[in-house]
Amino acid sequence: MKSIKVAIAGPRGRMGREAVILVHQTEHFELVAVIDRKYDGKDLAELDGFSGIHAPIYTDIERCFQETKPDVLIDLTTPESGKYHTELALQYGVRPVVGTTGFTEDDIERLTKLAEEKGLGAIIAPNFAIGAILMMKFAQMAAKYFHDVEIIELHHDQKLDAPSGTAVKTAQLIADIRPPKKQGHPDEKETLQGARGAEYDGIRIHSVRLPGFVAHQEVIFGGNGQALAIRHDSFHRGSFMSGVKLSVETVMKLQTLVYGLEHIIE
Ligand SMILES: NC(=O)C1=CN([C@@H]2O[C@H](COP(=O)(O)OP(=O)(O)OC[C@H]3O[C@@H](n4cnc5c(N)ncnc54)[C@H](OP(=O)(O)O)[C@@H]3O)[C@@H](O)[C@H]2O)C=CC1
Ligand SMILES: O=C(O)C1=N[C@H](C(=O)O)C[C@H](O)C1
Repeated sequence: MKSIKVAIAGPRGRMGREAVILVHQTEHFELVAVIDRKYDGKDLAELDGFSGIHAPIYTDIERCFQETKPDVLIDLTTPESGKYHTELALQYGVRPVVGTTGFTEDDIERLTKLAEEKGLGAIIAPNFAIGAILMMKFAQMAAKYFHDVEIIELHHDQKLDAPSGTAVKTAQLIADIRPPKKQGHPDEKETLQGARGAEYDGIRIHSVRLPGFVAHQEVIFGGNGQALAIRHDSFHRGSFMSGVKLSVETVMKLQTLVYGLEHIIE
């Protein structure tokens, strides 16, 4: 099998480090470059924790694309950088696999159009863990029968975006099949602002940020005399890597942008 040339943005991050090791260890992937905010011109192997993993470091992503011509960009950075990198990747004919969260519906729409114009595959995956995809799918199934639902997502306290991309995606999947519904008492009032959480199409989302946590979510349905809770826990970031690998392989066969791994897992 011809190897897929991969560049990774955010290699020193919690996810980026795992992705570097995954790409390095996968026989049919080749790590051709990394995009970092520092260390321009150095070899990745010179940095702590990357001994023996050689790849040129670029701070300028356009120069990186011009000089190393990757097939795929894996982006694991921040919402602002992630959007900028994804757009540039498509402009340069590089297929983006985006784990970075914090993209709005408008962002997804704009990038979908751009991918279509360029005839390029792209994947934006709010969650790469198979268990999280199943949690979202099961929640969507349950919403057909239980129309009252709230989402609690729990993450480490270094997370920049709230609510999580997974929580937003879960709410979108539920809203796709649930009739519109205003939940709770029609006259309810918050005596402390934010007490009822964020709202997506009538679905309340509560974001917990605590040290010690990685990535967790519970979708709670309430019905007549019963409740159903669907929970997923990522205890470490290895949980996301099989989804990253599948996305890099799959994006090479796509001509459009796919938002959510539920569209590509069988
Ligand atoms: N889809 C999924 O399954 C998952 C998605 N995520 C998402 O992935 C993203 C990264 O998460 P995480 O690894 O925990 O975050 P970290 O903060 O640990 O890592 C982000 C890294 O991106 C770097 N960075 C920021 N801007 C740029 C830029 N312009 N160019 C190059 N590098 C840049 C940062 O560099 P510096 O240190 O210099 O600031 C940092 O090293 C988040 O959006 C998170 O929500 C996380 C887990 C799973
Ligand atoms: O920042 C994280 O850690 C995670 N971010 C993603 C999200 O926002 O849903 C995926 C996972 O929950 C971990």
